Amino acid sequence: MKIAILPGDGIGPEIVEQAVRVLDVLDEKFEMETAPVGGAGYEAHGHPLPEGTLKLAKEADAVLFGAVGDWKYDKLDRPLRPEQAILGLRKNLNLFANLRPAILYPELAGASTLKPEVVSGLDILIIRELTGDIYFGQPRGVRTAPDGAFKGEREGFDTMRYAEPEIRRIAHVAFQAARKRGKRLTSVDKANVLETFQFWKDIVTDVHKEYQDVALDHMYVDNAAMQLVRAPKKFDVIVTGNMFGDILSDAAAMLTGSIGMLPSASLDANNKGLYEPSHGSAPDIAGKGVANPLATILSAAMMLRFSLNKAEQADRIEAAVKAVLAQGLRTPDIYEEGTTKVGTVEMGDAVVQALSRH
Ligand SMILES: NC(=O)c1ccc[n+]([C@@H]2O[C@H](COP(=O)([O-])OP(=O)(O)OC[C@H]3O[C@@H](n4cnc5c(N)ncnc54)[C@H](O)[C@@H]3O)[C@@H](O)[C@H]2O)c1
Ligand SMILES: CC(C)[C@H](C(=O)O)[C@@H](O)C(=O)O
Ligand SMILES: [Mg+2]
Repeated sequence: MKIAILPGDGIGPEIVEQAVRVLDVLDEKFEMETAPVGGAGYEAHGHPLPEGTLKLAKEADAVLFGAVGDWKYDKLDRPLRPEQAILGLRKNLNLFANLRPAILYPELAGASTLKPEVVSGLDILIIRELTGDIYFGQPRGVRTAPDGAFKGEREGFDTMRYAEPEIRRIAHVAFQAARKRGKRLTSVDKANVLETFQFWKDIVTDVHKEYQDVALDHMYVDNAAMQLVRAPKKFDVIVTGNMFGDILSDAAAMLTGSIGMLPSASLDANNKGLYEPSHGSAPDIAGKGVANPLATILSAAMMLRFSLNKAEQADRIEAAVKAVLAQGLRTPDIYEEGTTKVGTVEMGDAVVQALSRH
């Protein structure tokens, strides 16, 4: 089985290195090939998603991705910016279903900025549509306003759109995931204002007819953001569009103690996937050896479960992460008094050692 390793920028290489070490000790015969992506792709080949990198991602059985982006590339033309690499991979590989599980490990109850009783026992799954919405809608750009109150002035514009099959396929993924868990699905929209999301709500309601064993409710995105910090445990599975999912999943990350704890899987219709932490390249801490590698290590576990058919190995990695947290080891983002502060590599070491015991 072949895994494409795309470390990217900032903390990407530091955290991916630890996840690769974890995969290496599993005693499986994975073929791993590394390629540059994001700013690193731009530096090496003049493009954030070099042809060779895309080819490797396409032919591999799964992709392990770090993060892309750095402020120094923010002035480049948009097609050359590092973020286009991850957007291009999602689109080219048809990775329309993004699963972001927000789980609070009991040991981290005190690391969250929310009260322990609000978050303890948290286990929710955010399913974000990943290849449509305002992220990819055309037309977009900056132009002279053709009409309206600001006619003749410069304006920026994007297009929000969702086709019926796009909504149907992500709804099916969400209902099926809910069926395997608590059988409750919340569809998050902005149907009170946006045509696109009234349409979304109508289609999700229609798909629900095939999943009568799952309880469906609808919630506006502003309320969902509030409920996520007020009573997050009331959710089971959330399904939403690309942009709302981006925002809500970062909010949900803090329920788990840190964004450094939130893994993700981006899947196509056949469970081929790209696996990455939900966070970015964290340029503010890059190169300091303090980034939390656990979201990436847990993403590697999701890769084993969803794309490589190695559920037992995934369980082993998750058990090893739990063991390391129980030992009291913490990177600075999840550190609290009474625990032991470690860096990225020591955290990787600890997971590798725990694996040999599990
Ligand atoms: N999928 C991706 O590759 C991805 C995702 C999000 C942001 N980005 C890019 O990353 C760059 C930085 O964006 P940002 O600062 O808004 O978001 P970010 O997620 O990179 O960082 C936000 C904050 O969280 C902290 N953080 C993130 N990951 C951490 C980890 N593993 N351990 C400890 N702390 C961690 C950072 O230090 C920072 O303070 C931008 O160029 C952005 O476009 C890329
Ligand atoms: C880097 C950016 C394009 C990306 C997104 O907006 O999808 C990131 O924020 C994420 O959550 O994966
Ligand atoms: Mg994001």
